[in-house]
Amino acid sequence: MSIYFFQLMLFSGCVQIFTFYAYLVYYSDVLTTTYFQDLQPEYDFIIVGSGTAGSVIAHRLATETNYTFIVLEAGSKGNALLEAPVFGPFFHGSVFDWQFETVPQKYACFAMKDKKCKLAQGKIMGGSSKMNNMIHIRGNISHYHDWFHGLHREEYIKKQFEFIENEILHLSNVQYDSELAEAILHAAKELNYETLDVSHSLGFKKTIVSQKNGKRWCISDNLNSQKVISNALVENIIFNGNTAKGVSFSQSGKKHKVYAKKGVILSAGTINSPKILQLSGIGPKNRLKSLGLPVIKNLPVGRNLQDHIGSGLDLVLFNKSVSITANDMVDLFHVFQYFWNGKGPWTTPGCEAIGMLSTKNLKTPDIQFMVLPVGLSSDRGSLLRSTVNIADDVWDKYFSKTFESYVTTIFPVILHPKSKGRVYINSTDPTLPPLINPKYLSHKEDRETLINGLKLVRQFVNSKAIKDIGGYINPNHFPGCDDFEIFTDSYLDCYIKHLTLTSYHPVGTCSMGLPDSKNTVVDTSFRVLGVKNLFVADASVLPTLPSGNINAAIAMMASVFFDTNIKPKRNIPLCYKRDYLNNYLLKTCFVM
Ligand SMILES: Cc1cc2nc3c(=O)[nH]c(=O)nc-3n(C[C@H](O)[C@H](O)[C@H](O)COP(=O)(O)OP(=O)(O)OC[C@H]3O[C@@H](n4cnc5c(N)ncnc54)[C@H](O)[C@@H]3O)c2cc1C
Repeated sequence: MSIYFFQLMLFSGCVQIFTFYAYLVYYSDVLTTTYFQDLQPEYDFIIVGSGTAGSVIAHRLATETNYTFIVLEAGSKGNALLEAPVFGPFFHGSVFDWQFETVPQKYACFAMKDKKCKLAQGKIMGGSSKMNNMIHIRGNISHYHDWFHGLHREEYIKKQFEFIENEILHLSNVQYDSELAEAILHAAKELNYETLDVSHSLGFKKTIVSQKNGKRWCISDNLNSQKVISNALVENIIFNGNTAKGVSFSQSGKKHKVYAKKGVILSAGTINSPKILQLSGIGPKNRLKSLGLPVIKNLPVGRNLQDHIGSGLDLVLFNKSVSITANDMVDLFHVFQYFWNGKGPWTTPGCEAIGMLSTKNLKTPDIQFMVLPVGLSSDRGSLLRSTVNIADDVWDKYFSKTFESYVTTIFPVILHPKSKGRVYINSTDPTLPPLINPKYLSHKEDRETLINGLKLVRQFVNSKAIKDIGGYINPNHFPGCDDFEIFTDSYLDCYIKHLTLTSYHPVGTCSMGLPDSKNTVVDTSFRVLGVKNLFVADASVLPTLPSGNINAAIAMMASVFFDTNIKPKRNIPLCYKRDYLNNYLLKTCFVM
């Protein structure tokens, strides 16, 4: 029996144990919520979704106002063990994932079963932040200024980030040193890249992560869990005329209604917020009518779907171990190290360094590199293969051929894609997922950018710093691209259409904008056009993608939402939560 088969058995065992434990946590929460919970018939505000955005709003409501509110969350509550960063990938396909997938793609995802890419999104208290890679990046602030069409100045947006970073999140460096990350930074220097600074122009740096003592830290960790009703699937919004009055939701097979005096805030994410709006009669009128739904407001809900797309899994091989490997995860010493002092491989965010690059020699980036210590084949097929939906023959002909090397990934991502897709309901059954057609790589310019991004990867691999530690490009032809000479433009065009990978950053389906623009669903105050007391504040309102991972930008937007609609009197709280002297001695905090 080969060592690889033994490893497959070992890793598969770990996946099974996690799955069993996840079910245990999930069902104990379902039992608790069925019999013990305190739900009032009416609140000032109802927040739908406890992810990044919903948690910022709930936290600020709780700490800065006397308003009553409730958060309705379709997923269950998690627990501390699930917070170990190493378990992030285990969430994919589990009971804590919505398990979305795209419709078959015309220009992308050819290496996946039925040409469908998976699009994991968190279904748990904390939403996608409970399964994300914890990478914290502000992105380029001038873009955010444009989203508000001049309503907020850059200085104000910068202050929002400072508030989130200092008061709501815990940020830290990655908790272990890897030879790979160091070598990438040396390679970057060799190729004349600067260290990436806060302005996020071009450059490289080690990853900053949202962790506290090596444990995952999410904004929802600030919340009083009593304020979150879990396992509550919001089905639609209750209207009186064109005023939102509350929501209907189902929980453990029972239907409930709950009302909001001041507003319903949708923070259900890029796929579910448009779904709830459409089920409630807000969306493209022809689609709603074809499903027999009454039209409350004809709006382009579901359009403008964008995502950060990349490629290059398992493209960079080494002839020795240069970072953590899947074996490190099952080493008992590392388990002990994590629980003892929050250090070591169990703290891995899965991305050790990031870089911002321009394929057009400009000063602003169009490609982000994420440097991953592993590849798809690192776990021998026990988990990652199915989370990406890789077709069996592709696994056999490509990924399983690299077991003898140490596999890593320099993942180039298109920062500002031109390809735009849609999210539409296809049924009035709220338990069914909507159709997701992101039209990945349908715009020629995106394909060119990604091809050039892969050429930059090769440039890095050919640097002295990477060569010195035994790095080389995977020499195997990708299945389906055998007719092309390796690394030519036509080969790379074929390669990216096959191995298309999301960074799980969908945005844009309830886009913010000026009222007469063709994609606008909410105005620059987050109000759904043409209806009262209904707001959307989450990733779906982002009209374009930021230059970097999106969690920080979403938190910033949610904080701006709060300032604009709930606490318009002042922009940033005068008294911060961790301003202990002021809070406990002087008590000068203003409370609404
Ligand atoms: C695998 C993965 C890795 C990522 N890595 C990073 C990273 O390293 N850095 C980064 O910056 N970003 C990352 N992201 C992206 C980032 O985490 C998300 O974009 C962000 O969390 C989205 O916030 P949100 O509030 O819009 O939605 P979510 O956080 O997804 O929250 C939506 C919430 O609403 C709930 N909900 C949905 N429908 C209903 C309903 N009908 N009724 C009640 N509740 C409902 C959901 O269960 C969920 O809890 C990653 C995302 C994923 C999935």
